[in-house]
Amino acid sequence: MKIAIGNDHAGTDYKMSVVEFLEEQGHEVQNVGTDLSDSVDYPDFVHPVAEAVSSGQADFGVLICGSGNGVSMTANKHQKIRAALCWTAEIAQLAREHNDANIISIPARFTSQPQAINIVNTFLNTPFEGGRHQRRVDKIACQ
Ligand SMILES: O=C(CO)[C@H](O)[C@H](O)[C@H](O)COP(=O)(O)O
Repeated sequence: MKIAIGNDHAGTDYKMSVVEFLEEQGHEVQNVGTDLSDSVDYPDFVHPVAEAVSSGQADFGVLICGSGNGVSMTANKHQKIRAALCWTAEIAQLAREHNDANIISIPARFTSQPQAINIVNTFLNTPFEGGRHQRRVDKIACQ
């Protein structure tokens, strides 16, 4: 799959580990940065990921910052985006099964790197259940 990934300075180290894992798994990764530890503004690295997923250029997005909140809030401003803040693998599983989330937001300052990789892996390998959940997802979008 094609995965777009972005992060702010609080998530750089985690991003590097996640990119390495994803490429080992055979995914095509679009890394929009930041790759540095210098302080940056997270929206600058969220919009390109959300645009890639919204346009269909990427299948899923991964966003990493300190709390996961800012990147999630920013991504969800985009059409067709359902970004889920996930700090455990179970929450990531439910975000896919019940919400058909297409972007996952990881709180780097509240998870370990192995946890973050497991959370992302669970997210990418869990299908949407559809059924009653599709009816609810269809109601999320407001004009
Ligand atoms: O969600 C966030 C912003 O709402 C993230 O936690 C940022 O990584 C965090 O705010 C960065 O904080 P810093 O003190 O500038 O490192």
